[in-house]
Amino acid sequence: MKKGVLLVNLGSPDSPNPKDVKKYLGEFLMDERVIDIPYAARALLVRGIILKTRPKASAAAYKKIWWEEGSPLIVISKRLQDKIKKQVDIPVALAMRYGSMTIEKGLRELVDQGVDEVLLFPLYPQFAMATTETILVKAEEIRKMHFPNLKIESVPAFYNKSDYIEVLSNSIKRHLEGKTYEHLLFSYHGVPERHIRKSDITKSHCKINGNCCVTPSKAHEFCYRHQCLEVTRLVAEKLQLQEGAYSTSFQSRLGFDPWLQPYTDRTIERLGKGGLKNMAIVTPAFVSDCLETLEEIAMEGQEIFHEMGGHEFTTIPCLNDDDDFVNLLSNWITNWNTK
Ligand SMILES: C=CC1=C(C)c2cc3[nH]c(cc4nc(cc5[nH]c(cc1n2)c(C)c5CCC(=O)O)C(CCC(=O)O)=C4C)c(C)c3C=C
Ligand SMILES: [Fe+2]
Ligand SMILES: [Fe+2]
Repeated sequence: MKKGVLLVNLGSPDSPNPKDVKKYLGEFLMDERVIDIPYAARALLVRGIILKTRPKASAAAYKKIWWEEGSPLIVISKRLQDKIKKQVDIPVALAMRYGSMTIEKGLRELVDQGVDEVLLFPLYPQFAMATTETILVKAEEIRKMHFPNLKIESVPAFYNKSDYIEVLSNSIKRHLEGKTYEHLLFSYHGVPERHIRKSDITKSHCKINGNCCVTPSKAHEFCYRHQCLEVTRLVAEKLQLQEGAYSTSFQSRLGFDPWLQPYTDRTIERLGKGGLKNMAIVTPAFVSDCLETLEEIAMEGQEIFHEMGGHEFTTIPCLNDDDDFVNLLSNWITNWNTK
């Protein structure tokens, strides 16, 4: 059997123009694992309401962060792919769950190189229905339809792997060297609370309260909230952060349903109002810098903090194509290839 790897990230519009942003958001938000309501209601909400107004605002935000080479998320993912390619002996393709770099194209690229066994690698440290699960489901759909003889194995969420925690902790430490900060905020992309309950395989564990995510349970294999809290706990332990000098929050909520709390924007506001002068922020739900880190955190978050009287606001980049991260992923791939 010939093995190959398909890295999969979220995706971005083809350009920061409202037409392309609308097309991209239409595909993204019509995914039943992203907006998880019945089809008719989803179509009404997405096509009848969200796509009438949001593309213009989102396009303006994308314009602020767009690079000459393209969307930061795509450019960074390609750089990561290129560096991994140099370290492993098997073909490595890259796809996006939404947009033009489809999973079908990625699998075809591998199959055209003679690959018949694929390691599907969702580039998300934590499991979520709206990220990992939708990639697995889509890849299986495509396999059945176009490549029935292809074998696909997937990489599970790696949030608690000690080598990942080490690479993340070292990166945070390096980026904070010489910086003044009294508080480190771990900000993760949010999800509606309902998503957490839906992914609870025990159907009764996740109460989204102070306790469930720290009480051992097999539900945690698929609990995004638990996995985020664990990343914070493990990094804090590794970096010997003092209780009270760090906290966790959730960003990027959409709509009126309750999402995971506390919300990042309100947390920054509260920290600033409380007299905090210098803070740092890290975003471990994303492996590549993107709209949500470069605009929502580095620009909007900073503005909120300064409005509240804060001074230094240090944003720690995602792992991107950091050499230690490249080595980590390449090692995992090589171990899979040689097993
Ligand atoms: C119901 C809506 C959304 C859910 C659930 C959701 C989960 C989720 N998303 C990411 C990672 C990214 N999201 C990004 C952008 C983005 N996300 C949503 C909505 C939901 N995300 C929207 C509408 C957008 C588009 C931008 C906007 O209009 O604000 C991005 C950035 C993409 C880019 O091109 O840079 C990422 C990455 C995770 C990890 C996650 C659940 C854990
Ligand atoms: Fe998102
Ligand atoms: Fe929980």
